[in-house]
Amino acid sequence: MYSGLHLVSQKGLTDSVIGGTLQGGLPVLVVQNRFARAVISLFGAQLLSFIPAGQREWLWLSQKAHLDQTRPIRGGIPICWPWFGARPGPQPLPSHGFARNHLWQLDGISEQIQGTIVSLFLSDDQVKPDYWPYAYELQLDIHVSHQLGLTLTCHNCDRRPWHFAAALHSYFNVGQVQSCQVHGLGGRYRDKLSGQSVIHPGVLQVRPPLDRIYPRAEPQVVLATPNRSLLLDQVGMDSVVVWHPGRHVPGDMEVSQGESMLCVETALLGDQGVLLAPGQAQQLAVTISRQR
Ligand SMILES: O=P(O)(O)OC[C@H]1O[C@H](O)[C@H](O)[C@@H](O)[C@@H]1O
Repeated sequence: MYSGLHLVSQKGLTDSVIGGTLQGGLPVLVVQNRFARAVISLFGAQLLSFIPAGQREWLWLSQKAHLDQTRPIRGGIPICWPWFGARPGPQPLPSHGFARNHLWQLDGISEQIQGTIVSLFLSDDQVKPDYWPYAYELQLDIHVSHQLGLTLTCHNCDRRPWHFAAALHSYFNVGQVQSCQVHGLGGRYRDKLSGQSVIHPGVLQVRPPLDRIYPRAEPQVVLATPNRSLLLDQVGMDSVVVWHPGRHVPGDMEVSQGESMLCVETALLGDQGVLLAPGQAQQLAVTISRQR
């Protein structure tokens, strides 16, 4: 586990969940059950670490990640909502929306035979930016078991319909990015680097830099590295995004550490977002399991 994730204060919440803070004050939940150990930041409802019993870390977290609640955390599984990427408009708006930049509330912990479910909650009662004048509720359920499950539920609590996009922006710890393959992406992608639509059937052999949206990806995608294969079993998505910045990394990433990272993101993007009617809810989910 990344060394920055040690608790400086802690309190037991249930048999398998401890609440505490990291150095710098980031509030986290540590789940330790017989299946796995997970660290969840309340800032962004962001899973930072997932280590199944007897295995190595599945997720990648930047050693330069900002863990002081001033900026999004580079690594783990950020929640992108209510838009993905940049949002054009008269004022600069946060990349990937505002859900990953705010403190969520703990809604509940459920201890089950098959693991622990931690539920986190964000709504317009807590966070209502002037650029998002709608009533909403978000719930993220994180299931810590021999596999990892994340379900994001978006509710429209407003009287007006609104459009949104969402992504579970997973950063995987892959050993060596050049040796990764991704299966199940479908034969076409939109290349965000060139702006072109490209037809490329077959398995993706990762060669950074790349920033691609695969709108015909299958619900089941496999990320294969020499040491393991992870199956991403997705529900409610319409795209998979694959991203690695190559050597031109953002300021909160090291080039050398970045060589062991690949983002494979479960996304619901629609054409210009997805319309959600008043009173309606929509879910986006991924279950990640090890195949070999
Ligand atoms: O730097 P961030 O705002 O976290 O975005 C990191 C990356 O996220 C996604 O993968 C997008 O497709 C990329 O275009 C973007 O660069």
